[in-house]
Parts: sequence; C-alpha cells; structure tokens
Amino acid sequence: MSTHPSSGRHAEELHADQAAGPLVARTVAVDVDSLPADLLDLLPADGGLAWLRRGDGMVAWGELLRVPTAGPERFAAAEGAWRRLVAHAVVRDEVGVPGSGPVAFGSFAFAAGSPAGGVLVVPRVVVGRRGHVAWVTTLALGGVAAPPVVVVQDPPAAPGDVDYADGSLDPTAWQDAVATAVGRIRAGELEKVVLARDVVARTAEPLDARWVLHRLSDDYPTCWTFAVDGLLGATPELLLRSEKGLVTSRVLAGTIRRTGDDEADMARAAILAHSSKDLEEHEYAVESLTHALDPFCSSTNVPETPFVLHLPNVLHLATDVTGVLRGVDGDHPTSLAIAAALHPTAAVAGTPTTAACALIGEVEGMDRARYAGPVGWMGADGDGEWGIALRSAELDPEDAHRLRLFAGCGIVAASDPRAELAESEAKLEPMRHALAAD
Ligand SMILES: C=C(O[C@@H]1C=C(C(=O)O)C=C[C@H]1O)C(=O)O
Repeated sequence: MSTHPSSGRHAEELHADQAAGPLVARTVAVDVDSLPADLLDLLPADGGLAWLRRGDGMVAWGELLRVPTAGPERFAAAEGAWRRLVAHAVVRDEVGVPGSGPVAFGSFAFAAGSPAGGVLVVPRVVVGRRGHVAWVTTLALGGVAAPPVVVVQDPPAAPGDVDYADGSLDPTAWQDAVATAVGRIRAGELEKVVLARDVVARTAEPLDARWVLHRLSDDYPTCWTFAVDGLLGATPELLLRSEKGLVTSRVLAGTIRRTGDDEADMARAAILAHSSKDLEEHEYAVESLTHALDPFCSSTNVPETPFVLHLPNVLHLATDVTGVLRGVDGDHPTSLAIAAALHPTAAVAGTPTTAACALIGEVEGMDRARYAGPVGWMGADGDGEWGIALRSAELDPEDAHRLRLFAGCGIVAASDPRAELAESEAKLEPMRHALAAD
C-alpha cells in the first residue's frame, strides 16, 4: 500500500504529470471465463485498489496519478482535478459499461478538519467484471501502455496472532461519552448523534491487505468490499450510485445483533421492524438523505417503510432511495459532487447535522480520519459508486503491523450506553474475523 502523502507536493505532481501528456486509457473486453472467480486473486502483493460486491466490480493496481486533498474543499478539489484530467484524455473503450474506460478510486475524511484529508488514485491497470462482461483497462500518460500482466497471484499470508488494544477511549470512557450524548439529546439540544470508537490491532506478521479483503468479500457478499490507499472494509451502506441519470442510495440506521440462531434472528428482525427507537433513528437518516438529494433530482422514490437487511453479524433497518437526476443529455453533477452534498448523512453524523458534528468533536475523543467518509470510484463521465466507509480499518502507513478499526452507533434519547457498546462490538466483528487466522 502506498503511504499517505503530505498535501501540496503530490497535487503539483499531478500537474507535472499532465504536462507530460494526456491520460491515455484503453479498455479491451476479456473472456469472463478467463478470469478467476475472485478478482482479488489478481491483486499483487504490494497492494492495490478494490471495489467489489457479489464477485462483480473492479480490482486495480499501479499508481499512475494521485490527487491528495484536504479541508472543506476536499471533494471539489478532487473532482475538479479528475474532470480536467478526463477532459483531455484519449480513450478507447470497446466495452462501454460503468467502470470501463478511465476510472479513479477515492476515499475522503469524515471531517473537513481532519488531517487525513482525502485522495483520488488513478491506477495503471483495472480489471473489471459486471455479470458476463469483463474487461481490462490500461492507463498511461502521453502514450499507450504496454499490455499489462494479469495473472493469478500467490495467495496472501495470514497475519498471525492479533492483539487488540483500546483506541482513543476505553470502553468505560466511551460509554460515558454515550451517556453525555443521551443527556444532551434529552435536554433538547439535538435529536440524534452517531458516536464511534476505535480499536487498535497489532498483527504478528506484516499485514497483507489481500488477506482481509478475501475474508470480507467471502463473508459479506452483499456488502461493498473496498480498498483505497490503506483503507479497507466491507460496507453495507451505499451513499450513492450514479448511473446514466439514475441515483440510488442505501440508507441504514437501526441495528440489532444476530444471535447465530435463525429462528431467534427472525424474531429479532420483527422486533427491529417495530422498535420505535430504531424506526425513529432510521427516519432521521432517510430524511437527511432525501433532503440533500432532492435538489439534484427531478423525482425521487422513497419507500414508506424500511426493510430488514440481514448481515452475518447484525440486522439493519434499510431503505433504498432512488432518484432521477435533473440535467439534459447526461449534463448533471458527477457522482463525487453529489456524494459531497450528501455527506455526512444522519446515518453517520446525526440530526441536525451541525449540532451532531459539534457533539462528535466534543465527546468522541478521536479523529475518525477516513472512517465514515465516502469511499468508491468514478468514471470519465462522472458516474460511479460511493459507499460510506463503515466496517473498516485504516492501515498505519508507517507500521505494517498496526491498524485502527472503527465502529459507531446512532444515539437517540432512548439509547442505553451498555447496549450501544455491545452494538459497536458487533460492528467490529467483520474486521476482527477478517484479521483472524483460519
Ligand atoms: C456508524 C456505523 O453504522 C451506522 C449506524 C447504524 C446504527 O446506529 O444503527 C447502522 C448502520 C450505519 O448507518 C458503523 O458501522 O460504524
């Protein structure tokens, strides 16, 4: 994995590289049967990029360009750089599906003030699959790249024993923070806040990100498994997909742990679907999303009641919101511009947003970095997919044995700190299991 850049230098590099010539992208169709069932098998050991769900999606490697950003304008700066780059690009794409042609992968800090900022990475090679269609894209500057080597790599080595240590707040201090938040909500200062905690993992062997990615995508096929610049995870929550004028967003809020017993879980699903605490929490999240999406859309569709999303570790209340983008002939904002407007939703910040973010800054006691920020990819036409970076961990660029795991919970007036701690443990489970040896 590449290390995190210090801001200004690499942005200049982008311009210098552009001066070396335009972006040249060539996508060729490949026989879907010639690819391994798991595209992650193609990722080289020194890391790469991934965006996968149910076996479809993309893996990519080689860093052609990197656009580091920071501050309140982090999304706009990245988006502007990408638009300038593709405006002069020379593209030959014989496949023509979302994800073919030039793509950039990105990941952005939750908070505008976070030193983590954000980054767009343009890879040298992308291998993608969408149903029965598969492709390889090569990207270069100023000329056509040599055909890439696309081969199944040696499997990743296990991380060995993993030790866990408290992150910024220990469990008692975090429950105190939750209790403080409940007090503020009951006092009428705000309606909902999402509080997160971090846990630090130390692996005996240097971590091969592919080990974690394989586990996550095998265990959580309905989630979006991602890897962007040292941020790994499998998120069940899609901030948005923008495809040919249609936007889709999967909003989650309201959670119950699974028991491991199917019958008991069905009963729990029914409890969740009727829990006024969870329904209230969910409604805040759906409302904030639709409110932010509305200005971009000529029409939206918001189901009246949520469905229960079953994951191996938890059950969530979920709503899929769809909308038709305004704009003629595809002339509408890019997926990243829309993601910027939607972030942060009440699912990861709270309601109202400003008060919730202020309370997070006051009591959470940590920098979320890129956890709970948008993560995903975008193509030359601006279409793309951006998830919310949940159920995730950030690798330490300075120490291949160290990573920070994150999980958060929506807090409302009826929340109980002990139950929220248990919920956060359930949300840490995917990453803990992904790190475990066989
Ligand atoms: C904040 C997280 O999850 C969010 C909070 C949820 C909740 O409180 O019920 C459910 C899904 C996510 O929107 C996380 O996984 O870290």
